[in-house]
Amino acid sequence: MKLPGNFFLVGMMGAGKTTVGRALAKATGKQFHDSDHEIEARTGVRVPIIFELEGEAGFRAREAAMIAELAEQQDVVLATGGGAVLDPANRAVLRRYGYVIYLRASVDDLYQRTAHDKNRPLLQTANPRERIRELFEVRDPLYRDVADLVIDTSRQSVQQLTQALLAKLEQLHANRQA
Ligand SMILES: Nc1ncnc2c1ncn2[C@@H]1O[C@H](COP(=O)(O)OP(=O)(O)O)[C@@H](O)[C@H]1O
Ligand SMILES: O=C(O)C1=C[C@@H](OP(=O)(O)O)[C@@H](O)[C@H](O)C1
Ligand SMILES: [Mg+2]
Repeated sequence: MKLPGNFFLVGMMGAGKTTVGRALAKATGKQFHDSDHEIEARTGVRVPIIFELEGEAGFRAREAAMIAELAEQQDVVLATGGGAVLDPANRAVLRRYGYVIYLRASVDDLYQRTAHDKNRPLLQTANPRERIRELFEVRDPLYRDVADLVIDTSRQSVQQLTQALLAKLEQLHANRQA
């Protein structure tokens, strides 16, 4: 079945939004976008440099503009950045233009998946695990609030998650039609 509409992925850093988003786009024949990658392509610099030069507020402004632009397109899968849901305007845009999928993961999994990555400025601290825990506490309710679907990513491969998501999205679509 051809699934119509846009799919937006939200969740913490390391939840798998970029990886699963790309696989889901391939499986559904939709175009894939990642708001971080698009910001990097347009500015010509990596996300940590934007944080350094413009602060988190500068990055958030770019992120909001990018999400507003990409979410309005048709038949896309969009992987957002982990902090996108902090802005109520982003949450409204995501809700309005597509199905929102929350990829959920435990703090331990998130830590393991991001531990060796220098490209996430918010985790370049003395205790990144504690930082993830704090961010999770604030953001988990926001992800839940905006999401049409919540899927637990622990002990599931990217391929398994993609298949599970396809089944859930077909069901969600069928229910909305009924
Ligand atoms: N379900 C999964 N199981 C194991 N590793 C995963 C899973 N999903 C993603 N990863 C790995 O975790 C890391 C972070 O994934 P990424 O897609 O960049 O997350 P996000 O975009 O949500 O921050 C990558 O190395 C990716 O290969
Ligand atoms: O959680 C966050 O605030 C951020 C997550 C990152 O994206 P990923 O969630 O894809 O790692 C990126 O947007 C930036 O480093 C800020
Ligand atoms: Mg990502």
